[in-house]
Amino acid sequence: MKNYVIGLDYGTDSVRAMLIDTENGQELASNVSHYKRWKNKQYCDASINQFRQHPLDHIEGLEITIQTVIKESKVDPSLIKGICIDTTGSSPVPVTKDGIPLALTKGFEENPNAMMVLWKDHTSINEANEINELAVSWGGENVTKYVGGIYSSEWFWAKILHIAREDEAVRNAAHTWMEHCDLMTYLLIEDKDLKIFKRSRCAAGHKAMWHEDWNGLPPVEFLEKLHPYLAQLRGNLYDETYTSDLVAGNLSKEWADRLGLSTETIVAVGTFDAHSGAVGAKIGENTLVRVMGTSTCDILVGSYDEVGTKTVRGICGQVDGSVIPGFIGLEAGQSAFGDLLAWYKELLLWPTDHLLTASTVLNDAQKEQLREEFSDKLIVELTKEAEKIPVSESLPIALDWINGRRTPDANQELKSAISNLSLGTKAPHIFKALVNAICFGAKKIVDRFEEEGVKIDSVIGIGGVARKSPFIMQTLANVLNKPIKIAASDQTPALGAAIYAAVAAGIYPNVIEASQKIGSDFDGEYFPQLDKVAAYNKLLIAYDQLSAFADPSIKITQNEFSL
Ligand SMILES: Nc1ncnc2c1ncn2[C@@H]1O[C@H](COP(=O)(O)OP(=O)(O)O)[C@@H](O)[C@H]1O
Ligand SMILES: O=C(CO)[C@@H](O)[C@@H](O)COP(=O)(O)O
Repeated sequence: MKNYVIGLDYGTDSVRAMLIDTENGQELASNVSHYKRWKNKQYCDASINQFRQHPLDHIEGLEITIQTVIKESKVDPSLIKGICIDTTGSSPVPVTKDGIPLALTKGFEENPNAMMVLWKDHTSINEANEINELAVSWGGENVTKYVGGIYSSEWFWAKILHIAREDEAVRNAAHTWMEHCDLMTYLLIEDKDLKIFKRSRCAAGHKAMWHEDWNGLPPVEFLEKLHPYLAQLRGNLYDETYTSDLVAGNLSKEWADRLGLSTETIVAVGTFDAHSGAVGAKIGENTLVRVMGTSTCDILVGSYDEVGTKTVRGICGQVDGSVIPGFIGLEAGQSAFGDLLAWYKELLLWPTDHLLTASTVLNDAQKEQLREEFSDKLIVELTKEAEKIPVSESLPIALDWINGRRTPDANQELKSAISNLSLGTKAPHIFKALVNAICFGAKKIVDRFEEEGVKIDSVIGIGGVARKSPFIMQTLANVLNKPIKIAASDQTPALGAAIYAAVAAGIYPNVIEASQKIGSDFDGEYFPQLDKVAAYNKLLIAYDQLSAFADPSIKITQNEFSL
């Protein structure tokens, strides 16, 4: 008998549902919904790096995308056996005792502090610094040791500490906090007991410093020193965590009716987009899966023998079962990848946009049409020109830290920089320098894993940039000096979530088997071009010099300075 499952993937700007046939992984329908309020930039203030999302954007998106894929696939809803949800992270949401997002309760409807704090919100840099100082001075074990030794402002405790200090009303009303992937899973299931609800191992281990060595979340004595609210909150969080091959619960009657499904449908434990993306791309031991979109996440799995309790410096965590149960999942990443190019695009479009608005020659419809055309074509045109520019030392040099540095060695205070500009520098030269910068940032991550003894045998690219830009992928293969295979699916995170759902529903015995059988195939491979590798190496030295200038903690060798 046929069985189907749904993977629901919450990205930065939109949510997509994918319905697949569990026998062969065939995608029968998929649907995307953009967050309305987010699109209008509501509740955000980029000048202070505040990025919040309203829970209604997420709930509306869930309903419409799932209803649409069920309708379009034309499958019998009673054969849809499972759903799994992946989201961005760390994207925590304050909730009431009943697990209702605070922004859906009276008095908090328009308060950004009562909403989801998106992964790229960097308002809590000071709090992250405080956590890092305390971790090495409080007298107990360094609780950052399994998250690379540095806690980031992108993560759970720093964000909550910031809001607890800034907003007394939210602090008093927030009984507990949930990662976005947990909240959406909890919303769907029947059993609404927060005390026993199965929270995501992936989210807890990578972002909330949950580890078996200290029996779960950081000790209450540690949290107390940061803020009494955090110590109290710990009691309202969780002790155990669960991997996404397990069932969180059955679909509630309310949601089964709303979606047109049965209460027999199970909902698997939630996870993060990058980790499910890796499963959707058939990750195996010592394979680096790079999820390349707005930001990057670099995911690896290692055996207990290889990684064990050895700590890997400067990454975003090593967590037992965060990708494949029975293996250690390792995560690193760049806070901006496509976002660096998106920033440059916006910068270049500003004058046109501004002048078009003021223009009296064109009507509003014509202006809108032009805006859209410029916006759609700019990166494509810059790419065509940048490809023609030789890789030489006369190119500008840029840093990829436009949104701080996630890894190696998180420092969200760092800024980007561009050097080596001249009167001959044109827009495509800077574009090429930015592409080089994101690839050099990637190289630093690969180097760090290898220096720390984690082997990388192969590299797989997934995500929007991997699919859309052969230019960037070729540059990356040259900079890494490694071949890169590209997953054929445009939606590997949703596919990975569907794979977890199939295992949790009992259709496959484990994640490895399911991923190998129904994960994405590959439809491209980029190989290093030997004649260009040496030229990129020289530019990498210039990148190192500029990095050391912008971040004095980086030490480079005398040889590099003298080049
Ligand atoms: N042709 C292109 N070349 C390079 N980058 C691109 C191209 N088209 C889009 N991008 C970048 O892709 C990023 C979005 O990636 P995507 O994977 O679709 O989203 P997300 O990371 O939010 O899931 C944006 O930052 C954008 O700048
Ligand atoms: O950091 C993580 C996961 O740990 C991601 O959710 C975050 O980078 C967002 O990813 P996207 O850029 O939306 O693909």
